[in-house]
Amino acid sequence: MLYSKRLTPLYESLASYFLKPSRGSTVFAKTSPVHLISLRTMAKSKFEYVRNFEVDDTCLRNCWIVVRLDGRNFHKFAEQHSFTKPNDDRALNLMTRCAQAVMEELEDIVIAYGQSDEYSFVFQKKSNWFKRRASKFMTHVASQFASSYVFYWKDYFQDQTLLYPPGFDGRVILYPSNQNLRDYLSWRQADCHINNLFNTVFWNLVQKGGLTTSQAREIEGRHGTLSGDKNEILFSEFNINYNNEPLIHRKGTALVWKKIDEITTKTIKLPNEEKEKEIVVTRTRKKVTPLHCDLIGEEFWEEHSEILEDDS
Ligand SMILES: Nc1nc2c(ncn2[C@@H]2O[C@H](COP(=O)(O)OP(=O)(O)OP(=O)(O)O)[C@@H](O)[C@H]2O)c(=O)[nH]1
Ligand SMILES: [Mg+2]
Ligand SMILES: [Mg+2]
Repeated sequence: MLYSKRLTPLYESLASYFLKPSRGSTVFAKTSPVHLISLRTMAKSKFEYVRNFEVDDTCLRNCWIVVRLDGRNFHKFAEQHSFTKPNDDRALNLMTRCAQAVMEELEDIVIAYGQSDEYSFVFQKKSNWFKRRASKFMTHVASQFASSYVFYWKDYFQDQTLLYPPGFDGRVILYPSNQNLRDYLSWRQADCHINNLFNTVFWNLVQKGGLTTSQAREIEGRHGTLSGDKNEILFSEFNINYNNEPLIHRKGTALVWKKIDEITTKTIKLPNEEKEKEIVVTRTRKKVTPLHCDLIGEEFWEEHSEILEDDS
């Protein structure tokens, strides 16, 4: 009794757990002071060492934190869910809807960029969200994105049921300078361009040219990686000017915060007037907005100078 009065809530709950009669036995039923002391010691010193196995994964200060997600085995996922080739706008727009949810739900994301089955999220250099712990950033982004993918699926794929739960891998990359961050985004956008050009040629050769996939692969291989040659095939064989292909496919999608004016009406009653009156109220708020534009040149960064503003 003397000891139990001094128990903290944690030890009380531990004590009640250990001291509960189990399956009719009353081994610990007698609350002796010795038992309580040893419980307290056990919880404090015997088990607590496991906490030291947790490693410090704090992201270096003053660096941009980028989290990139990528769909797991989406080659198979796209086949099984009959994605159109080479691009399925339902899938691309669903990815963007999920990225929008991530930006709205989580803190400090200044820009996101997506293409194919991947999305990159850039957190402010000075973010102190979850004390900059890499695992928190990565897991929150991945889980929010994956649950959104399932949640919003039916809004984009009305005629196609989701056959199994998709997964996304994640990684965290730190970039110390604005130039590094710009180069990272340029790299992802260049990847989008190269893949899209290749896929556009490939699927035109198959779908319109009537070639088998191995014949199409052979022709693509013959022309190597030169964009000019691929543009030429598209133009001479299929009368397609690659530059007129949809921007979303050629450039991917950047998500940025944009200020918008929201106009609503409000009913008010002025003290000196009898009747209520409707007035128009304009509220400025920030909204996540998709853009399909070039990120490699200067123009985007000049137009959205607030993104890289803080380089101290
Ligand atoms: N048909 C079609 N397929 C797509 C589309 N977007 C992505 N994909 C598929 O998703 C794949 C994504 O490539 P990766 O991320 O490199 O490969 P993965 O199969 O997801 O494999 P891991 O990422 O390594 O797990 C592409 O190769 C396509 O097969 C689309 O709009 N249409
Ligand atoms: Mg993938
Ligand atoms: Mg990918």
